[in-house]
Amino acid sequence: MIPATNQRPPASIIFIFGGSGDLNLRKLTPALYNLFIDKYLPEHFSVVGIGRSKYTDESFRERLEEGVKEFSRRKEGPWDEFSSSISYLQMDGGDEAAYPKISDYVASKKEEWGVEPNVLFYLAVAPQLVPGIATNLAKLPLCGDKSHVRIVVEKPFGHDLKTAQELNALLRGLFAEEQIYRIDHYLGKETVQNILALRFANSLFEPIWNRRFVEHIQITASETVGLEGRGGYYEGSGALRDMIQNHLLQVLCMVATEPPISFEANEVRNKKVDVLNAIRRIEPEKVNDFAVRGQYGPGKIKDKDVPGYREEEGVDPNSATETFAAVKLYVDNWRWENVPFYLRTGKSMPEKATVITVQFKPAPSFAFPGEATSNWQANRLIIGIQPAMDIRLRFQAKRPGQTLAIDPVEMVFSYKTAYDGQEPEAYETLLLDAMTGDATLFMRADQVEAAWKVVTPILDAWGSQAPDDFPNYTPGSWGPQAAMDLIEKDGFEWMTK
Ligand SMILES: NC(=O)C1=CN([C@@H]2O[C@H](COP(=O)(O)OP(=O)(O)OC[C@H]3O[C@@H](n4cnc5c(N)ncnc54)[C@H](OP(=O)(O)O)[C@@H]3O)[C@@H](O)[C@H]2O)C=CC1
Ligand SMILES: O=C1O[C@H](COP(=O)(O)O)[C@@H](O)[C@H](O)[C@H]1O
Repeated sequence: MIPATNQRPPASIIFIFGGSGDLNLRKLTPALYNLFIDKYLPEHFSVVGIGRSKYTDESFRERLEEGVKEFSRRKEGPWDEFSSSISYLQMDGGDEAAYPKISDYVASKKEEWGVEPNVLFYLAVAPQLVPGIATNLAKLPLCGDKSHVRIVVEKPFGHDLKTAQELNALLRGLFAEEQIYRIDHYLGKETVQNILALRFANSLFEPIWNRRFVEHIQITASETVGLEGRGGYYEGSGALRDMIQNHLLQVLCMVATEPPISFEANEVRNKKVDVLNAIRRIEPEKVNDFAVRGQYGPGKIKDKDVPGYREEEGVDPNSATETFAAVKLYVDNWRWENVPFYLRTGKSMPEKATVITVQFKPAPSFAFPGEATSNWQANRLIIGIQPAMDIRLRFQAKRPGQTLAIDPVEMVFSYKTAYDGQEPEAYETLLLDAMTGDATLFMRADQVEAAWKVVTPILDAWGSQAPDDFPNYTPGSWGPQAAMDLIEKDGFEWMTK
């Protein structure tokens, strides 16, 4: 988390494996650029993009400048000054013999700067390249320096529990746990971090944040986009792995965690892993009662033709990969016993919205008529994660007039009106944390594995039984009917508002 004072990390070198790739273009370089503008980067810093493609330092910077112009939250600014610290190293991550170039570079910077720099290796490459690159890096003597060298590993972290365990075992054999930064970009979002502030910096909500007052909780992450050219990756993943196993379970942890006694990384992560471990295991024969999958067919969103998932590039024409998933979970602990948590995510949906809804129980109906105290649109805290960044408290009020009528009304906190609308992007926060050595917002090995355990029964059931109704939702809809049934049979309905 960005420190309260504008404290800069120490001298740093960031090696980005996958420097020529999409993630660096869209997210990492724009994030570093904004950190530079906001004066969060240290006096001595250097960014080295690594890849097999041929670039000179100059042509690499030009390519990244195009990315900044297209994707950065700030397009104008001191690009030349910033980019003079960027260079390119052409090498194959599988070529062990090339790695001394990295050590030589670090040694040269140490000499030039006169200080021992922190070194961050950011692995923005396909997951199958991670073991080889990590193994080659670990052979460099400099990587034994736990206090200065860290490695950032992108998602997906494993394909299932077994492969995640294998990757953890490999990485932990090569690096100390405190050197490994497993990224989940949702944890870097301002609005996600703010969940802890909302809950624990106020005395208002915490007393009612439990099974006695909360009826149920929903977490929706809907996207209007389809695959955006990522068919090759997504086809082997699906919505459950792509969004629920990581991002939405992490958000659930933020909503459900017990108060940490400090914001020290391991304390926060201990509390969050407790939540994951408390999630009730879904029995294999009951998966259909707790989980729904969907896949979009062809259709239109806002008059624009949308090809069906199976028509996208890199997708099997008979694909069983889900582009929508909804699950119902219970957190079996003292605070949350029998409070259902409904999570859903999907591509090609009507709106881009990541929203948490905490629905409180209705008021008893002694004084007002039952319909006024029912929960229709009230007793609700709505936490907008994106694109609306706001918190809305919905409650009942008396409509002015001589008749007794009750309406749901809202109190709103909006980032846009309360602040300057210049919130940092998730990758800004996460890169700065990794440079500073603050792992609070990164996943520890046990968290990743605990999250895989939650989804394993669903993955097993879906993997062993091909869906017979795919495609089962049209673009621009809220997913298959079964997703509505999942929640409506409990007497509730999905909400994003
Ligand atoms: N793109 C995004 O928005 C997001 C991506 N991610 C994750 O980030 C990672 C990278 O994704 P993305 O940038 O989209 O992928 P790309 O396919 O765009 O980039 C892959 C990068 O890997 C490099 N590369 C491939 N093989 C080698 C090799 N043998 N040695 C060195 N470099 C190599 C490529 O460079 P070259 O061909 O020059 O060698 C290229 O720079 C993935 O794990 C993805 O899941 C996560 C969240 C969002
Ligand atoms: O990790 C991923 O997240 C994006 C959605 O991220 P957001 O910050 O825009 O909500 C998703 O599109 C992608 O499929 C997934 O891999």
